[in-house]
Amino acid sequence: MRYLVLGAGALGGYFGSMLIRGGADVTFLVRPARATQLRRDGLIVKTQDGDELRTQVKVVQRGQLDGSYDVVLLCCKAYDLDPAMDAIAPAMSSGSAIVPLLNGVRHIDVLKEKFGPERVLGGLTIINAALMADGSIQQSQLRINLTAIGELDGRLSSRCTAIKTALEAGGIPVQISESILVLMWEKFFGFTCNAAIASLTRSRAGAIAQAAEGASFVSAVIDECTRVVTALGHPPLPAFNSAAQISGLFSQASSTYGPSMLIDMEDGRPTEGEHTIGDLVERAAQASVSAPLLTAARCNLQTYEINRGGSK
Ligand SMILES: NC(=O)C1=CN([C@@H]2O[C@H](COP(=O)(O)OP(=O)(O)OC[C@H]3O[C@@H](n4cnc5c(N)ncnc54)[C@H](OP(=O)(O)O)[C@@H]3O)[C@@H](O)[C@H]2O)C=CC1
Ligand SMILES: CC(C)(CO)C(=O)C(=O)O
Repeated sequence: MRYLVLGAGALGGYFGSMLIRGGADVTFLVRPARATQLRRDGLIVKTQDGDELRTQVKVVQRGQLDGSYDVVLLCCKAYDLDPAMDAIAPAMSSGSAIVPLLNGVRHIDVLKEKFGPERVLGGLTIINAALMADGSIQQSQLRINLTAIGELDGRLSSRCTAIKTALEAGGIPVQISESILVLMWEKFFGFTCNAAIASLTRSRAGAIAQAAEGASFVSAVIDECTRVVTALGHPPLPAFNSAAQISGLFSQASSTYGPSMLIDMEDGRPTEGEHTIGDLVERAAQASVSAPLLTAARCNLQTYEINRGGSK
């Protein structure tokens, strides 16, 4: 199978590198600066086990695609989704499958509309990696490594099995889920809680744990998000115990944990606020469910974008 990875950032670089390690045929579709860097330095991935992989990779830029690909791993941030879809369009044949690994859920409808539902799989991952200033990809020590893919209609398919086999050959364990959208909503719930807590306080977990009102604020955000997703028909699954895990994350005084939304703000980058918290606020409004804390978090992210000038 031919794999095209859109974006050689944290997620694309990590997944692409592991696919290559497992023997897959992988090409990266990247923008000019990243293409230059990859051709010069190779793709460098530092894993949480202390391994450093340096791989010479095949790189193409928009407009240079050499035909269609069987699988497109979509690994851009949500605010880059529209140009990313335009860039991968020439790679799509009737048999191509897109595996999006973005946080949130809104992109699934956008991709189905653009490419047709039969070409879109569901997907999620928790690997916690970051693209460093020198172009290398560093996986953090947060050892919650979980990746799941699945057909949106829940059927078991040979293409999901083939993708799982290819990723596992490179060392990424993959679950094939018959209810991938349920899992995506579970992750969306956790992501939104973490992002709202950390972005409203502009703080890492340790400072929130030390604040006198920290625990009650964390609990209020979790309660509101639980109420909203439940009203929308996607209640948190008891088996995941997400609420307790989120409380635990923000209860350790020495923790340096911060979700990607906070780290993007600390670094002055754009955020995925509208795609995630904004999306949940809009869905809550459509269902007439009140969401004051999420609305405050959304407003906070919107003013952050205004203050940073709105450029990338
Ligand atoms: N990092 C993580 O551990 C996890 C991330 N996620 C989600 O995965 C998604 C990707 O995150 P992450 O990998 O961290 O983000 P990064 O910013 O590290 O990487 C995104 C990459 O996409 C590239 N890109 C964007 N648009 C295009 C385009 N049109 N053509 C080519 N390349 C493009 C960017 O290129 P350029 O360098 O040119 O800007 C960038 O390198 C997000 O939705 C995130 O929330 C989910 C789970 C875990
Ligand atoms: C690690 C996790 C699940 C929650 O923080 C995440 O996806 C993120 O921060 O982007």
